[in-house]
Amino acid sequence: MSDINDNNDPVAYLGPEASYTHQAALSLFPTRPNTLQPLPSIPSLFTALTSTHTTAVVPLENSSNGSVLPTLDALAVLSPQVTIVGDTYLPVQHALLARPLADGSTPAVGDVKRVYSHPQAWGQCTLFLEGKLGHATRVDTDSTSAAARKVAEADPGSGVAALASGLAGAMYGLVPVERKCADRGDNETRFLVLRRRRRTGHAGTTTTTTTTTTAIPAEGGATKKTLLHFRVSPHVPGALADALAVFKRYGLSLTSFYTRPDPEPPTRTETQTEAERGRGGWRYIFFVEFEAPGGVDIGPAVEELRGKTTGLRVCGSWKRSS
Ligand SMILES: O=C(O)C(=O)Cc1ccccc1
Repeated sequence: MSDINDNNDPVAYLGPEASYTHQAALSLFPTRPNTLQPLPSIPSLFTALTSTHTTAVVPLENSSNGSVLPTLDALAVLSPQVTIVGDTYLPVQHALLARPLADGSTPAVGDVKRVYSHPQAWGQCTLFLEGKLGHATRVDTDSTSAAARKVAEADPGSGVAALASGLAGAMYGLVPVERKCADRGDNETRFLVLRRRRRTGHAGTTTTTTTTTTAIPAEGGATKKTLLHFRVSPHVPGALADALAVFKRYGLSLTSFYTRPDPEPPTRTETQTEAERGRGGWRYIFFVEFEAPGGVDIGPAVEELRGKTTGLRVCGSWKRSS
């Protein structure tokens, strides 16, 4: 991981301590746990990347519950300022955690009235939540460890619990009411390492290094992953299909495709009536991830793709970790 670990700047992660993101950050930066700094939410990590921090670790997607939407939505807007330099996968097994009762015993599942967790965890524990916690109110928190910390602040016997890791339970003095709450035993989450893009230019004219053409070094060896996003005109039949055909033509393996509502308003050149706006006339932004063998220059494929879109940005290109 020398390409992501090339300086000693603090690394921000979604905290507080003992979040899954913290565990991912520890596996990515094992030699310098003291430089890891918790921040309270995914948006705050992106804000930090544009101001106080050069490096951050964020969750991107989960094997059973899909994309972490705040991460994609931030990348849609901030890709000119931040770039992906690495990724990692972490097995995720949620436990239901509560404070021990006054006599030291563990509360029963049936006594839990309110459960805290990150929204991603709800979607990873559907069977457990429906089967055993249907009676409980769910309350969203900014991370799973924030949920554990909240429960630690509540009175014992107050009927509150958190869905979080066993590690978070140990850190915040909680006991497992139930140990394995995820729908799947092979549940895992993927995290990105993000870095602020270097600035170029002179005083007063400083810009981030985003170019209209793509200069991605074609290093030999390890397979490279690339994540980019683009927009196409909704009025041109086949525009999206033509864009995706570029990958096939260049022999590049598409590994994922995500669609999000476009955060930017339509450009003036786009013909869009008021009626369209109110009836599903919004726009989409398409995220595509693909792999290329080491040594292959993806620049020509990206430039051809750019020509078939109304705007494209490369979010990052990095060596595959596994
Ligand atoms: O890092 C955490 O603890 C989070 O809350 C994000 C998350 C939520 C569920 C699974 C993996 C990461």
